[in-house]
Amino acid sequence: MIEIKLENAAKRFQYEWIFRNLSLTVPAASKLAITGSNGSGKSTLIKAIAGLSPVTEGSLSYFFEKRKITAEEVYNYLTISAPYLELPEEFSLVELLKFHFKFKNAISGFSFEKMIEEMYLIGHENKPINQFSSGMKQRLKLGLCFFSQVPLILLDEPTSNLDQKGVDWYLDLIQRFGLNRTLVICSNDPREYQSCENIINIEDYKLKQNL
Ligand SMILES: Nc1ncnc2c1ncn2[C@@H]1O[C@H](COP(=O)(O)OP(=O)(O)OP(=O)(O)O)[C@@H](O)[C@H]1O
Repeated sequence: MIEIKLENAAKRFQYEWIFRNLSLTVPAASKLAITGSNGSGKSTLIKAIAGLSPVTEGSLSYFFEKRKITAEEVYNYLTISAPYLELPEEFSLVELLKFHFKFKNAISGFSFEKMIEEMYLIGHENKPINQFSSGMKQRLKLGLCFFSQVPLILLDEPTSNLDQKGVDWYLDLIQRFGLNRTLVICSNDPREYQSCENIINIEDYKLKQNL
């Protein structure tokens, strides 16, 4: 299980501070929602947590089973789904599953057939991803996250492009596969983060910047 600790973390792009003085502990196996209006910095924060973009000031630490791990190695412990992270579209579904699960273990009892059934993508096994609908791609992104055996799952706008059936499916994934894992969810839609016990608004970490 993984715990995340931010201490006085801040991020700046050129002259613009996106957030500042952000101190926060995300306990192991807890669920955190990052909320805030469009352009407020939710994705910037989750990218920092993913190790994709370092904080400008302060620190961001990770503890796996109480052992400190570095931002450079954290990708081994996480999966992320986000609108700005594209799937390799030239792969077929089966090719993508084979590729992804070269790097991550599947959760216990999950064959590719079982994953495809769970994502309700039966019949699309050999179709290139670039011929998938946006909802199919979103289910695939979420499936790759939840069916990987990782202690940290990062989700940015998890129900974008999903219809009501897809939203219900996502909520079911959280119930069934979100246990004993740390989840961080960026969202403006309360349905997406109804399971989160901790909620922050990134806008609360802006005002202090010019004081
Ligand atoms: N690489 C970058 N270089 C410069 N500015 C950036 C960069 N990435 C993001 N920003 C700026 O940071 C601010 C926050 O953007 P971010 O994408 O984190 O917001 P968000 O809360 O996720 O928005 P949305 O809800 O619209 O997805 C915006 O002003 C954006 O222009």
